[in-house]
Amino acid sequence: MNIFQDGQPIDLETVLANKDWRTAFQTQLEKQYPDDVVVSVKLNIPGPIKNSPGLQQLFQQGLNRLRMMLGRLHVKDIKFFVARPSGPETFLIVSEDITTVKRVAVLFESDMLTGRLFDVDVMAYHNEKQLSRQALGLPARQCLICDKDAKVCMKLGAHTLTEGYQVINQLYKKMATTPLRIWPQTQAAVVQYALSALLYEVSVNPKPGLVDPVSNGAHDDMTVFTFIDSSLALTNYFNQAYRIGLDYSGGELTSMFQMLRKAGIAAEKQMFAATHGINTHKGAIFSLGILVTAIAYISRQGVASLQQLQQVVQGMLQGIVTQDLNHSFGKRVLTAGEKQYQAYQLTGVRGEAAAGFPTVMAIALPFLQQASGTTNQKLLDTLMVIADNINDTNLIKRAGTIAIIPELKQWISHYFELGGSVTSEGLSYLYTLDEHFMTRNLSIGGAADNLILTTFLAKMGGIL
Ligand SMILES: CC(C)(COP(=O)(O)OP(=O)(O)OC[C@H]1O[C@@H](n2cnc3c(N)ncnc32)[C@H](O[C@H]2O[C@H](COP(=O)(O)OP(=O)(O)OP(=O)(O)O)[C@@H](O)[C@H]2O)[C@@H]1O)[C@@H](O)C(=O)NCCC(=O)NCCS
Ligand SMILES: Nc1ncnc2[nH]cnc12
Repeated sequence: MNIFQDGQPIDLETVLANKDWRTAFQTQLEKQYPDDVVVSVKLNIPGPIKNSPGLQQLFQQGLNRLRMMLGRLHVKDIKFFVARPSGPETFLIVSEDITTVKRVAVLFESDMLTGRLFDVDVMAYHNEKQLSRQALGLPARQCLICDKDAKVCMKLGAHTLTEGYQVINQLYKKMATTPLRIWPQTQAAVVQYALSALLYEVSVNPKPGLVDPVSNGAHDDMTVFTFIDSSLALTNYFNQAYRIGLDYSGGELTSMFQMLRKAGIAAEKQMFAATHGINTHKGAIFSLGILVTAIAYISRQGVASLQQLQQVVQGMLQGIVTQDLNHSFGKRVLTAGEKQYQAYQLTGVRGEAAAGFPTVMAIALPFLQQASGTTNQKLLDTLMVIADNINDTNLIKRAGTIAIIPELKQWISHYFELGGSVTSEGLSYLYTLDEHFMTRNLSIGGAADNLILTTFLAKMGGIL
């Protein structure tokens, strides 16, 4: 992977002219927003190539990470200049005191990866000078290659450009495998990410057997519009789910889940009202509601790892399999999940949740983080990876037998042998699979729900 590919070299004159432009633009922004902080974000790349498709992708990922770290700080305005020959640049206007913003800049620049590839300047109208690394309590910028003072290496011409490019490509590759972290966000942002996840999932196409804008799959009672109505009807529920997590003061996390469950049952009614009785998001109300509540709860302590988030989810769902499924033996009318527990001891979505959504955390998110292609292509491949790794009770119900699982795995392995969604063969195979699913009335609604969770966390982690 060479992120400098297709980049056009520029001369020193262009670099210097851009410096003048940036200074003038920053001054203009400081005057336009005298009571706010101006944050300038750009890449710190040696050599004549300052922009390329790969460098823009690197920049976007770093910018997303910085925006997640800014979290609850109010970003009033953003000015994007991603295609400038001198390199992608962005200016954020943050309505916060400069010291608080500085702290985030220090955190971002101290990070092993982003700190060496990015240059973040923090300034304000009432502060004459930009905050230097020294003023930020940071050591001098390290050389990309030998960890010494970068200015000294540049003066001595200590390294070749090829060495520099090799290190930057390695750092970029490493960025794609750094475990995602959950930075505290505002309630509005978290709810927005939850709704986006629902809408992204239904928009991805062509999904085998599932509803998307191109095909209703094996669901003759649903269309993409049913899912849009259903998603928006859940806005209130996700706000409630967030508040339950944020305000919870009890001890046992299972009680926090019981509070959510009451809201979830009401949300199912709102879903059915919006869809005229069709079950679009029953599983997602359960799974995504749990994640929103857990994130609100854990964000009270600041930034969290996926492992810490999983522990909260496990705490919330402790005992649900026994309570819900073991006790289902006395029930007259059983749901798909309950039937399959009794027949095959499959625990379905309850089992996934009680384990802290391991397929999402340990398989789908890392896969998505390093996937290539457009958002649609990345999410299609991620859906198929998920389908390959869960027991989808929705699929088993529709197939009428658990024997469908090994059959599905064969189809998925063939899909990836064809190269997945980024090849025309892989994509046309998906259309064939959709036809096949429709003929046999098959659907992977459980995999779709896990894709919703994956998309939501990818948004929260700034990787999508
Ligand atoms: C815990 C509940 C989800 C209980 O539901 P159930 O007892 O039915 O449990 P499951 O069958 O195990 O799962 C239900 C839905 O969860 C999704 N799912 C399935 N497997 C997995 C998995 N391994 N990981 C994650 N998620 C999974 C799936 O939901 C999606 O598919 C549904 C749409 O497909 P469709 O075939 O159209 O479904 P139907 O309309 O039922 O069939 P047709 O009539 O069309 O033929 C849709 O739900 C998607 O989300 C499974 O269907 C939870 O609902 C619960 O606790 N309910 C009790 C009331 C409550 O407490 N609610 C509030 C919870 S916060
Ligand atoms: N796109 C979709 N089609 C059918 N069932 C689903 N459950 C969740 N998303 C779905």
